[in-house]
Amino acid sequence: MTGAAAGPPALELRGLRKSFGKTEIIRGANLTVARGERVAIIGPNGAGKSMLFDLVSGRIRPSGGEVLLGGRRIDGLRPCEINRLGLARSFQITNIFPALSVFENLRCGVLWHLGYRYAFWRFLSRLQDANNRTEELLDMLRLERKRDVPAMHLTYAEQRALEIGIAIAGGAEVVLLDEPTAGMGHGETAHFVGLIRQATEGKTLLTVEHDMGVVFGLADRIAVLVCGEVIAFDTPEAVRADPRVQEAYLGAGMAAVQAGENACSR
Ligand SMILES: Nc1ncnc2c1ncn2[C@@H]1O[C@H](COP(=O)(O)OP(=O)(O)OP(=O)(O)O)[C@@H](O)[C@H]1O
Repeated sequence: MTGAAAGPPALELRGLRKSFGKTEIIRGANLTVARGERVAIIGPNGAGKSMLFDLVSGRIRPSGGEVLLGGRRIDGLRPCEINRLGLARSFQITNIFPALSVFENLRCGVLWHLGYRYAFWRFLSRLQDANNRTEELLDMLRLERKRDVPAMHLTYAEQRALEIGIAIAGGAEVVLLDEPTAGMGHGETAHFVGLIRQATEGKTLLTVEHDMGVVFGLADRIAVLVCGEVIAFDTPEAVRADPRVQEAYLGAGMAAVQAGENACSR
């Protein structure tokens, strides 16, 4: 990670809120992520981690507060607008076209982001650029040998790699990955963490993750979300030692979750 890079932070949440009726899910979340930083968001079940990604990526509109991407307000924009401004989110498999080859899937991602959907003459003249970028992605994702295989015939881990490739195909600077290693075996997970590191080199990465091995292997800093608030944001070592975090996981909150109660209702 680059540390204190010049310019505005890659991503900033300022007092972000989301309510459904009287139920407040995100309760004034603050977070400042530096350029090139890798951040893992952890927290008990139901803390609002996925909701936070929904708010940042524009899938759900915030009820209050601000989201800034590279210093620019993006809250209230549509997901495709946010995407064009440089934020990509991977949606566990759903972006993949099963019958298309790995190469074609990635090239769709590249072309979409290059904006060649409607300008056919421009499309033809720049197709070679897109092909070159797609070959680079195949290499980076270690999927060269699966180049012409329909996506539906990939293993689960390969599909997840392809999904990340589609997300980063347009060269987004900020990448959100929601539980990237969910459903993988131990060996696959270790391999996949290396792949994520390589594929997102130089980018700003936010992951929601339950696997603490992945969190500690990947993150420069960890944000701990409890009941819609960021209660700690620090290095893995500092977070591990933070009594508030231990309480959130092991204390009354977690006990309530395990008992099937909503630990966040007030
Ligand atoms: N559309 C919605 N309307 C109302 N409540 C919602 C909606 N979506 C999610 N919630 C609630 O918001 C809370 C946070 O959900 P979210 O999925 O973000 O938690 P999470 O931290 O990602 O949990 P997990 O670790 O279990 O995936 C939950 O109590 C959930 O029931």
